[in-house]
Amino acid sequence: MKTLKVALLGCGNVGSHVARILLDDADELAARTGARLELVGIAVRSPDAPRDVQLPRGLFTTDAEELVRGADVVIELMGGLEPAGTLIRQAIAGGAAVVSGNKALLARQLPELSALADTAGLQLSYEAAVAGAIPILRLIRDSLSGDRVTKVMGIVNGTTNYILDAMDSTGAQFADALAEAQRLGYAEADPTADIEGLDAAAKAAILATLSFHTPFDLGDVHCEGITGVTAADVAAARDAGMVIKLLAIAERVEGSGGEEGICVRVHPTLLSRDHPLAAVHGAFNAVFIEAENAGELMFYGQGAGGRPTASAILGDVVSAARRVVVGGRGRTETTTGNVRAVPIDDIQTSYSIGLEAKDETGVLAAIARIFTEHGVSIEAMRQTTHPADAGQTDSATLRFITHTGRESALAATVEDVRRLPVVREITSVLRVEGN
Ligand SMILES: NC(=O)c1ccc[n+]([C@@H]2O[C@H](COP(=O)([O-])OP(=O)(O)OC[C@H]3O[C@@H](n4cnc5c(N)ncnc54)[C@H](O)[C@@H]3O)[C@@H](O)[C@H]2O)c1
Ligand SMILES: N[C@@H](CCO)C(=O)O
Ligand code: NA
Repeated sequence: MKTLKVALLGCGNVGSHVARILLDDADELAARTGARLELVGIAVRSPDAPRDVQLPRGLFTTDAEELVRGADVVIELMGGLEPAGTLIRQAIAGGAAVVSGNKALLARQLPELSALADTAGLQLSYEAAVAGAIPILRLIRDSLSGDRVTKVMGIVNGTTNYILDAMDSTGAQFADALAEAQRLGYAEADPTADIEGLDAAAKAAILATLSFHTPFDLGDVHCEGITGVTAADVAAARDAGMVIKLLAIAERVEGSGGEEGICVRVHPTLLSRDHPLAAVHGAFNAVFIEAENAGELMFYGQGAGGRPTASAILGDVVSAARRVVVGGRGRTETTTGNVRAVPIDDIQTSYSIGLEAKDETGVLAAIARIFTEHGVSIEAMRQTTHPADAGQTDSATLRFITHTGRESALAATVEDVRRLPVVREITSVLRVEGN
């Protein structure tokens, strides 16, 4: 049986499990691949660093470039833009198939790296980069290649779902829930990428690129994270029978000139507790897809963590290695759709607006007038009145849910309501999906 040389770059949360599986399941992987997958080395910063997974010391090296030379398959699990990007280019130049989970890099350089791999006839695979263990990219690229996707909507960041779920179910504090997500290996090396929505935005760009056959990068994604979501927002959502989730959404929309485009966005979103995505707890991910002929599809599974992510990596490794065994070119990406990215201002959505106002005659009328001026229709309104604090008149907490309207009109409504002298503070503005 043929032997293929596999080089692993990085041995952290994911890489350590990939190495363990390559070593422990070598015979089974060989049977499935038709070749033995020999782990020839693991590039790390510190070979002697303590690791949860015990691996032979002799496999470790600090010379990643040397390791890449001569490899048949290179698995990049270092993360970050550099040296990961350069090493992937060197791997392709050296004739290796590449498997990576590095969404931060791919969301910026996917078209260029795909073109390099295509030109060389090599496979570049990155199933682990989006929704961890869920085989979502394979599904979009292969199973839906004869259909037309109209919308993709999902929970694609485990860390933020873990935090929002803990705040909702146990009343946990944001910082404590984040620390636990880091301890469990869900968070990025710098968790800012998770909580500011950038990790989900990178995944949204990759999902949009494959779903709409057009290159989208991070700069095309409207991105809001969860750092502004307060315990009060979570409690108010709960009172209203709703839940807050960080959603990544890419959909076909009509642009301001009437032409079709794609809006890609990530933001905290209010969902009814009856919505299937509301039942996605902990670090789990789920992705909804709407396609013209298939209709609605939904996929659920572990989106983060070393072992689940390693499963997606190994799937890509076996698939790439099989192609090396049977021969033939790597898969070519189709990026021929050529639809443009449209700004979030052009989407149709609905808002939930929370505010504190004076509790006096005419307040509601003044607010309703502004909604009318912008052509925004109110679907529901709820008022809670608080007794006067020392030195303050009575105040009222108001929460409006609008009917669907154009984002630009909804945002302008919020700004004009904010300027009303009777409005003390806009406490939250959240988009609502699926109502
Ligand atoms: N952890 C997850 O749940 C998860 C899920 C999907 C995708 N990913 C992606 O997989 C990749 C790895 O994630 P992780 O959680 O295992 O990260 P990690 O920080 O735990 O591990 C990174 C490893 O790379 C090594 N490394 C980094 N820079 C290096 C350099 N310059 N030279 C040599 N070694 C270097 C580190 O020593 C470490 O062993 C990232 O791109 C991440 O976004 C992670
Ligand atoms: N930090 C990412 C890892 C999986 O890509 C998350 O929390 O989802
Ligand atoms: Na995946």
